[in-house]
Order: sequence, then C-alpha cells, then structure tokens
Amino acid sequence: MTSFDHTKYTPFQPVVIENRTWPDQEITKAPIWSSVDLRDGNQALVEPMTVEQKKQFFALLVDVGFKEIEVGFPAASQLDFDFVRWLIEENKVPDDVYIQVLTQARPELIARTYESLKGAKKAIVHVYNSTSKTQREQVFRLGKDGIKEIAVKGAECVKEHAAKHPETEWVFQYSPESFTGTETDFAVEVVNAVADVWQPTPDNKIIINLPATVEVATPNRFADQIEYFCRNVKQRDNMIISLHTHNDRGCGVAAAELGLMAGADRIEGTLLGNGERTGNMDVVTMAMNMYSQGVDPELVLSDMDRIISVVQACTLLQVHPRHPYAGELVFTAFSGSHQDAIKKCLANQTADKPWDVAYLPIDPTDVGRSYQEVIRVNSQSGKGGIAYTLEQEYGLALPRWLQVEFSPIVQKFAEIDGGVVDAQSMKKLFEDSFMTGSTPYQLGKYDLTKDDIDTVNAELIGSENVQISGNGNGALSAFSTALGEHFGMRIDIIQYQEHALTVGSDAQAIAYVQANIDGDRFNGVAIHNDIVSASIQAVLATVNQKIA
Ligand SMILES: CC(=O)SCCNC(=O)CCNC(=O)[C@H](O)C(C)(C)COP(=O)(O)OP(=O)(O)OC[C@H]1O[C@@H](n2cnc3c(N)ncnc32)[C@H](O)[C@@H]1OP(=O)(O)O
Ligand SMILES: CC(C)C(=O)C(=O)O
Repeated sequence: MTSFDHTKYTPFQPVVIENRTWPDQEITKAPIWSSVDLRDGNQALVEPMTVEQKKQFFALLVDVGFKEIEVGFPAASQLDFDFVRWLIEENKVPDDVYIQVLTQARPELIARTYESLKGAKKAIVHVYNSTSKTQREQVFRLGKDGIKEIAVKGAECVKEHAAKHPETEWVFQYSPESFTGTETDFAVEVVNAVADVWQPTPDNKIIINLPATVEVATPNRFADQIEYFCRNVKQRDNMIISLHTHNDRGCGVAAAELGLMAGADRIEGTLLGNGERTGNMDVVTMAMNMYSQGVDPELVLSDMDRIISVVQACTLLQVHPRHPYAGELVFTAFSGSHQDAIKKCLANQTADKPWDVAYLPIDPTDVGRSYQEVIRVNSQSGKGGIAYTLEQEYGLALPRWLQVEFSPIVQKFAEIDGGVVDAQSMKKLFEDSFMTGSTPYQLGKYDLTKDDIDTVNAELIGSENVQISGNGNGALSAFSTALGEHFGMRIDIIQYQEHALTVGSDAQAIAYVQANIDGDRFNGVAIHNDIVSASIQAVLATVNQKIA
C-alpha cells in the first residue's frame, strides 16, 4: 500500500525515568482550574468571538467557579484588548478571580499586554515561547541557548513592567510551548532560567505551565515527562505546575489526569473541549470524572444545559450527542438489557445510598437531566424499557407476564416505524392491543351476588345487546362462566393483577387479565373507579379479542 506509509513517521522518544511513582497515585482533590476558553478556544474558531460573546462566556466561567480565567491575547487583537479594558474599567472581575492574558516573549507585545492590564486588581501574565526541537530548528533557526535567551529576555521584560504597576497583584506564568516535543531536560533548563529571573518564593509562586501543545504520545508517557520535570526542576516548591493538554490522539483528559497524578497542581482547559485542532482538554469531562469518583471538583456544573447553550452560542460549534456527561444521548439507553438493568437499579436506589446504577456512572439529575430521558425505546429495546416508560409516564405497572406479551408488539412497531417509539405512541399501542373492552361488546349494567358461590348477571352492549349470567368462585370466575356459556367457549383466567393508578387519575384502578380461551391466550386490561368493574371489563376485553 503506497498511499498509507507508516514508515514516514517516527515514534515518540520517551523520557527515561526510574521508579516512577505516578501509577500508584489517586486524584483525591480538585486542581486549580484555569479556563482558556476565551483565548485558546477562541483562537481556534472559524469566527472568533465578538466582545458580546466574550462577555456572555466570561459570566458563565465566573458562575461555574473558575478563579483563573485566560481572557485573551490582548497584544494580538484590538478586540481582545478592548475586552480586557472593559473587564477592568467596568469592574466586571470578581475580587477572587484572576484574569490571565497570553503574550509571546517579545518586548513590544509584552508592553502592549501590560497596557491592556492597567488598573487590574489581580492578573496572571502568561508568557511563552516554543522550545521543541522542531521549532528550534525550523521556525526559530536557533540553538538551545538562543531559545533559552528568548525565554529569559521575556521573563525579564515581564518582571520590569510589573514593577511599574505595584497596585496590581501580579502572578507570572511561563510556558515552554510544545513541551511534549521538547527534550524534558531542556525544558527543565529553560524553566530554571526563567525562575532565576522571577525569583519566586513559597508565598509568591510562579506558574509553570507544561503544554502538550500537540499530543504526541500515550498519556503514560506524558505523565512520565511531568514526574521527571517535577523531580528535576530546581525551585519546585516555589512553583505551581500547570498542565495544558490537547486532544490530538483523543486522550487530552487522560493525559491531564495522569499528569495530575504525576505531580501537577493546576489544569488549563476549556468547557466541552473546544480548542486548536481536536480541541483543548475538556474541563467538564475531567471535573465530572472526579465527581463520579466522590471527589469534589470545586466547579459548579449542575446547570449543564446553560453551559451547553452558552458554549454553542459563543463558539458556533455543536456539542456532540455522545459528549461525556453533556451530550443529549449520554444518559439514554436504547438496548433492552441495559434498560432492564437500569430500571431494576433505579428501583433500588434511594437517597441515603451511594449511587449504584448499572450503565449510569452518575445520577443524570445532578446535571439537570431527568430520568424520563434515561430510557428510550426503539427496535433494540426490550420489555424492561417499555415497562419503565409506561410506568414513568402513565403509572401503569405492567405485570411481568404482560411485559413479555407487549414487548414484541412494540418491537414490531419500532421496526416498521424505524425510530424511537415515544410514550404516547406506546400507550396507544397498549390500548389498541389490550384495552379492547368496548368492541364488539361493552359492559352494561351488571349485578353481583355474593354467597357460597358468586353469581353475576350482566348486560353486554353491542350491535345487539345480550344478557348473560353465570356462577363461580368470585366475580371474575362468575363473569368468565357467564361469557363462556353465552359465546360457547371455555375461558380459563391464568393471570390476574390489579393496582391503583397514581398518575393522571383520581382514585382509579387498573386490572390486567390473561385468559386462555379455547386453547389461545388473550390479554385484557381495563381501568375503572371500581376494581371489580375494572376486572370484569378486562375479562371482556380478552373475549372481544377472540370474537372480533
Ligand atoms: C500554542 C498556542 O496556542 S500559542 C498562542 C498562539 N496564538 C496566537 O498566535 C494568536 C494571536 N497571534 C497573533 O495574532 C500574532 O501571532 C501576533 C499578533 C501575536 C504576532 O504577529 P506577527 O508578529 O505578525 O507574526 P507572528 O506571530 O507570525 O510572529 C512571528 C515572529 O515571532 C517570533 N515568535 C513566535 N512566537 C514567539 C514567542 N513565543 N516568543 C518570541 N518570539 C516568537 C517568530 O520566531 C517570528 O519571528 P521572525 O519574524 O523573526 O521570523
Ligand atoms: C500557549 C500555550 C500554553 C498553548 O496554548 C499551547 O501550548 O497549546
């Protein structure tokens, strides 16, 4: 095969690390979160956000609980500059929130960046330059020393400007951009040089952000790089180690999680993962992963519909229906065995017990979804899902034997219809199939005498009204005998169940009957204020099916 030549690519060269410890670590607390939606997310959009969209997105990020928000690249665009000015001048930044801005390590851009930040209460100045071998050789055409010098000069410039504005609480952040493509030793060397300029202390830490600008290896290799970096960098205790992963191999969240286990303190990402190419690390997924393990993510993600709506409105990108925790279909089971298990587990789940429901890693109501959406019936579904829907929507608690009878009827309908069978259609199918107590005959007046044996006299209303009477052990038996004698059939009641209706009814009862009539099985269902009337109407429904 000539067009698909894997020898064209070289494998990632992992860092050599002995006795790695990260595989034994657990994530037990939330990292410091930083949103880069308004910068990395924004720079990846076909149509970058307008100031109005940025305002709307910023409000969401504050409500979600981010305390560090990268609001733009003010030296790169007037719009970003104006947005930063608006935030500061209109006092839109809560006192406990740091706005963060990105700049290349170039003096004129750093100067313009500080101009945008005049009057800020707290700000993180994030400076970067690429350190990878590819970029050193092909983009900058510089050796390692030249690249280190860009970083050092940038760090000096950042420090000098900050000193001129002591009224602002400054935090410095440096990224050796393309960290994953950089020899880890060299990244350590550059960061050591930057830290020497910034002189951090335990009370005045700097942020060192290690980006998987492009995800180039499996997440374990990234974690090795992070652990190696944390072990070897000089002033580890004076640094907040931050991660900024991308999703090129589809593992942006996994890499951030393993990187956190490897020693990082802080995570940059975007809500629902918009960002360059395949996107930034998705904060929603990572935070909800923690939540589902009993760890407080320290972000408020319960109004998932608002998050989705703002992200879609500002990025003009759709959220995939299968997006973890957020997609429209992620809490929905179509397949029969899943529905059956979910229905049984939900019936056992109580508020005082830890969540333990098959196929649902979290309780959908935690993110504003309802149980109604959990089970949707199509041709792949079984009796469990059908029964769940009828019970949830209409309070019909179908006995198991009737579930078995009804399921193939729904399945056949779904196969012909080709899609989801909604609750209304399901109810109509149910009524057409079993609630046949009015055609060809309907129950008229009847009386029941209870003695050693019960006697029933009843009128059946049809094209011709008929009088029937019979005896038996109980109303059902007496009515079956009366029907059998009149129509010349043998009727045996083989299943019977009743219950009060709680949904959409005022003290009504429902009766489910299965009868064997001359060797064939029929199922009848009827609803009435009075349980005896419901029961005998259900028997009549079976006979109507036989004679119709
Ligand atoms: C991985 C990331 O997401 S990094 C962030 C990327 N985001 C963006 O680039 C969005 C905003 N950027 C821009 O609008 C523009 O790049 C600007 C306005 C910042 C700069 O524009 P320009 O100066 O016209 O062009 P450009 O970005 O191509 O800069 C190229 C020059 O900067 C140098 N450079 C690039 N990055 C850096 C850096 N981080 N530090 C120092 N120099 C750098 C390049 O070597 C090149 O130098 P040369 O002109 O001597 O060859
Ligand atoms: C500037 C850096 C952190 C970045 O956006 C990246 O490497 O993806």
